[in-house]
Amino acid sequence: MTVEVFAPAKINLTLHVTGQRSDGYHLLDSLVVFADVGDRITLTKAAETRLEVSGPCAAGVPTDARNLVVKAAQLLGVTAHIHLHKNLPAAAGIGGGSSDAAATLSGLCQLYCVPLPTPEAVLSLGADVPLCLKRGLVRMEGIGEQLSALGPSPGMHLVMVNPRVEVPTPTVFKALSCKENPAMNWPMNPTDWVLWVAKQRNDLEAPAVSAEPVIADVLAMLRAQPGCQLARMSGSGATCFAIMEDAQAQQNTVAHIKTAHPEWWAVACKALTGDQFSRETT
Ligand SMILES: C[C@@](CO)(OP(=O)(O)O)[C@H](O)COP(=O)(O)OP(=O)(O)OC[C@H]1O[C@@H](n2ccc(N)nc2=O)[C@H](O)[C@@H]1O
Ligand SMILES: Nc1ncnc2c1ncn2[C@@H]1O[C@H](COP(=O)(O)OP(=O)(O)O)[C@@H](O)[C@H]1O
Repeated sequence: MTVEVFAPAKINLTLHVTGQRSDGYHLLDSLVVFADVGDRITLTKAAETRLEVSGPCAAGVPTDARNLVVKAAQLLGVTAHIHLHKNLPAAAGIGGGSSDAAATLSGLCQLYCVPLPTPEAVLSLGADVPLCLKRGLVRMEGIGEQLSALGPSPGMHLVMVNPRVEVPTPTVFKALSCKENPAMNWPMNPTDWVLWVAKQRNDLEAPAVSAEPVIADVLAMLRAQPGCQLARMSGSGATCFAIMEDAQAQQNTVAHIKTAHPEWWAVACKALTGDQFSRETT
């Protein structure tokens, strides 16, 4: 039997860093949605775990036990042939590895008819992995383990752009000068939520831009596009997203960026609203 799972990009619409624990992990307050673009994972029962990685963003992704999909299988104590098709750039602030791990956990639980590991065990794979088991609009607090489902995500015309520089998450957190910043300003305004999101922040944007100044170029280019309502970096970068007024502005922006910077990764996408997770194929 084979199970196919989709591992969507996660987008931190906001990312406030509100403190730091004694173990070094930072306390976050973040509003997250998932995109309809992502990696695809095929899982087949096997006596030993074997991983194959393909796809446009496969270069440099570990194919051994360092890969989070292998760690997910080890955590469950099962073995499988895993085919990972990488559409998302790695170390990009859109949770590629974390989303792959979450999708693999979900798919293997289905394949082997076993329950998900405890929340603590899931968190041991990475602070973002519990989040990536969710769908819809989610508020994330703590280091990533406190999750509040806020319902289906609002419809939005999104663009994601990555200038193809890898930004390691620890480097960006280390470069953050102020660790205690205000939390998000609740409640969210449901009637003008884009304006509300625009008034919040990503506290990791400034340290990421210092490490990789090209991120500022991405943001400037997105903000200059007709119909751009908001542009911000996701996670620890370098991927930036824009919320566009309509589908035409979204398509024009992607076309413009691909022409101006064919070396960048630029995609049009929308936020996933449903909770469709996996598909059994045989
Ligand atoms: C920043 C965020 C925001 O959603 O996204 P990405 O930029 O990675 O996509 C996440 O918190 C990333 O989660 P994840 O990438 O799973 O983190 P982990 O593997 O657990 O930790 C990697 C490193 O990031 C730092 N880290 C991570 C999470 C957190 N709340 N505080 C931290 O200080 C620590 O230096 C840690 O050693
Ligand atoms: N399935 C995976 N996909 C991408 N990177 C992975 C994966 N498993 C482990 N990694 C490692 O994790 C690092 C962070 O990747 P990723 O999770 O995509 O970034 P981010 O934490 O910025 O969201 C990569 O540099 C890579 O070495």
